[in-house]
Amino acid sequence: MFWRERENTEQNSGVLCGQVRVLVVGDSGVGKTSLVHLIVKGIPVARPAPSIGCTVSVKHTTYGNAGSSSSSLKGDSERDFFIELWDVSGHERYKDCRSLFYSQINGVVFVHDLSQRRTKTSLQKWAAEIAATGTFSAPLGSGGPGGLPVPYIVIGNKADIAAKEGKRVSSGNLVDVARQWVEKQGLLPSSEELPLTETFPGGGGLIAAAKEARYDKEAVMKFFLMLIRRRYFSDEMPAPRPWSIPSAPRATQRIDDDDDQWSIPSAQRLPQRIDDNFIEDDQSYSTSVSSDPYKYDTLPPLPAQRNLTPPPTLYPQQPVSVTENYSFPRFSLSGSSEINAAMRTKRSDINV
Ligand SMILES: Nc1nc2c(ncn2[C@@H]2O[C@H](COP(=O)(O)OP(=O)(O)OP(=O)(O)O)[C@@H](O)[C@H]2O)c(=O)[nH]1
Repeated sequence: MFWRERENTEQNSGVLCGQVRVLVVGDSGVGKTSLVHLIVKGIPVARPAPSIGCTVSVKHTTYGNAGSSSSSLKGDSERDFFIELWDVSGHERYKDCRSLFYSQINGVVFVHDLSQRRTKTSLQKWAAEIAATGTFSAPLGSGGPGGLPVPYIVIGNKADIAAKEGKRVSSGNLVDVARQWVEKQGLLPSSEELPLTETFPGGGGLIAAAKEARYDKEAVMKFFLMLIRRRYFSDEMPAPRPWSIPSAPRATQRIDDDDDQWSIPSAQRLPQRIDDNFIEDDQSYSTSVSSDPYKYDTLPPLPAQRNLTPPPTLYPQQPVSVTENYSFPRFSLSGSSEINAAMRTKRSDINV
């Protein structure tokens, strides 16, 4: 209760800062750490060490307060926000305990490797695992893939390898990840002039594509700002749209033109927007989810999840409710023992 009151006070007085927590998940080696490094530091990392358990990085940004226009990022009223990026190791070794890190989540970045098809398919399991064992901040009224109740984006990585191997990648997405890879390699100077074509793996085709690309970090930032808006300025948000919305523009980072399953049907599209909508693609996702043993709320607690005390957090969080019957690492926003069911369905529970 203390933190709730404090946060409200801060918001009401229009001061200080806030924080959103974003999980970055996907199979081992897909490039999560590389991506996070690029987002936070703005420079490539040559040889990222495999993550151990989870690595938290923080990106600072600013955002206009509730009294300013919804998209205002500058001016007297801007406030500081910190985006926590929880880069969860995809290594099997940590499978049984990684749900320790699924706490108070505002959003999820799913990462897969375009050259390894199975890494995209397995995102379903990641989504279901997080939905079943995580706790959420500012949850949506209804769940996304696997029951995931917070906004998410999907990022396809290693387009350069996929292109070399002749794998089909949609042109728009290829452009984005091609550019991302160029940046990671340190080939993109601040002027944004692209380097010599021969330095880029795969030849001039990707260079040409990257030259015309939208800046993919822009899409990622839009996602983060949307999470901030949902958590701290929810009154500004348009009412969540039902799942049965028609098709909508894609996010630049979506890599979903392949004919596989990482998508949700039109009847289950995300209700929230990031200006241009972050929406899953046109193909069926739920068919495989419905037969998935990790289906939302059916996943039994793993041995390592029983009777655990909550993990430490970097920032003040809502008080944690741990009862004698505590068996899932889920935390209550309100301090009551009622957990996710209510939390996921009530906008009023948004912890702003
Ligand atoms: N060719 C290519 N290699 C990449 C790309 N992104 C990352 N890599 C390489 O892929 C390897 C794994 O990258 P990481 O960022 O450590 O992958 P991760 O998903 O964090 O892996 P875990 O920590 O095991 O979960 C590294 O050698 C990276 O340099 C990319 O876009 N293209």
